[in-house]
Amino acid sequence: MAKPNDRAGIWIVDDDRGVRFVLAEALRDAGMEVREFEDTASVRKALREARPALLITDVRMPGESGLALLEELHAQGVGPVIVMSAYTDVATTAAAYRAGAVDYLAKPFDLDQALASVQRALADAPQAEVAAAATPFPAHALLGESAAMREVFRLIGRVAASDLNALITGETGTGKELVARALHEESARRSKPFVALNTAAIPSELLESELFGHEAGAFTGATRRVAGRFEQAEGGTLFLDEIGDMPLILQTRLLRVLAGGEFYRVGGRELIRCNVRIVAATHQDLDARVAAGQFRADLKHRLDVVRIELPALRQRRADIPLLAQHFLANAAQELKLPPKRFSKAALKAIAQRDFPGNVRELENLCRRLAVIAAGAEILPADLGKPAEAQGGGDWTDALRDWAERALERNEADIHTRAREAMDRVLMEAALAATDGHRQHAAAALGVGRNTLTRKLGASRARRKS
Ligand SMILES: Nc1ncnc2c1ncn2[C@@H]1O[C@H](COP(=O)(O)OP(=O)(O)OP(=O)(O)O)[C@@H](O)[C@H]1O
Repeated sequence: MAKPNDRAGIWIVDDDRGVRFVLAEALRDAGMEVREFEDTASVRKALREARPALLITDVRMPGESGLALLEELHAQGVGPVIVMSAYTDVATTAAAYRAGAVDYLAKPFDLDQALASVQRALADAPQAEVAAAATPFPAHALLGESAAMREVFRLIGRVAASDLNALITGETGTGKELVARALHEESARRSKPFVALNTAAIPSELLESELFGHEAGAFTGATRRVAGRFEQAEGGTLFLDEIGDMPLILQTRLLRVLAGGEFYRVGGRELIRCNVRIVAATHQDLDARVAAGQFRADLKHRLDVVRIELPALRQRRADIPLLAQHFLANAAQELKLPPKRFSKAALKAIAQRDFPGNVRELENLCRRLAVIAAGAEILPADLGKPAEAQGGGDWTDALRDWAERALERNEADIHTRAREAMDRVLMEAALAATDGHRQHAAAALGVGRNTLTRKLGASRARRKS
């Protein structure tokens, strides 16, 4: 068993005697020398005479917080430090990493894993895996305990304060919007608005006025002046989702605003200065779109100053149990249903699934289970087949999600818009697959050529009107 190379050994700081004792015993059993402290004041005293090979500290303790101590030790080059806390929210975790922690142990932790983390920290190796903690979290907390997500938390902590534009990439449903929110919440702009806009969800001819607002009379139906998202986000953060789908003409307009920091409302003459941090997101390969001439390279450079890549959920399975339990508990609470829990086997089975729709798909599954599972304990049999095995189930999940959101917001023409979107997606996919050959595309879809032409025409006309 590896021994710390420093005679002063490992220092544990926690006001909870039980935690100190259990952890210290486990480390001593592993042949390590351990000293225990119940507050940071006694650590400071001891620091006058010795230095730890590794310090493990709690965050919230009576008196000074563990993070304050951590920052100071980090500044003095004392380390490494592992932080342990029952608070695994992004704010605390990001703060810990920002202050220089090498790892973060979510309480209650598994002793073997704590030990592994200690050994890794001593060997100066990458992140350790941490046990699942089924603590309650706020509904919109960004959760994760996989090494990949902790890296994301650390990045958020590091770049939030920088005020640089950021680009978040990742498959659909991986949590890009939540990361954008966390960046905002962790930044100096947190008291100002966070405004989100999904550029793909808005017809291109409306996007300009959506972004920059318009004056009364700017176009038919514009009866009064309306502020755009840039104005709404003044001083804060503007989240532009699906930036890869932004039409080229608007990319040019956006680039000008980002370069000059000012814009005109549609139909307006007054130059408006803006101070907005842009966080953009895309599920597409933006470099490929630049190469294909569909995305402006100069705009990409402006947005892609800091990049946060969110791995697909199947690439960070360690997060699945924590997320599943969180979503199940939240759904029960929200829908006022009796609480349910996963059996060990069910949790294991879920963690093995692929989730093409990522966290959103897992969330939907948990909501369904909260409603339909018969007993208080969810068993593997309750899970049903994975969406991908049902053939096409994953896009109906996405559709359901979209419909739920549209209904929640009381949006108009939901059915028409969904049908149009479906027609458009099918037609575009078929045309792309047949190099734009309408007859072949129609045949591939199993519709007549006239139907295809009519739908294409109708869809274009509606998008223009
Ligand atoms: N790490 C996470 N912790 C808790 N909830 C999460 C996490 N990641 C995603 N979610 C939840 O999953 C759902 C999808 O997340 P979000 O909308 O942020 O994804 P997205 O990547 O922006 O998706 P899209 O590309 O489709 O816009 C949301 O309900 C969000 O609250």
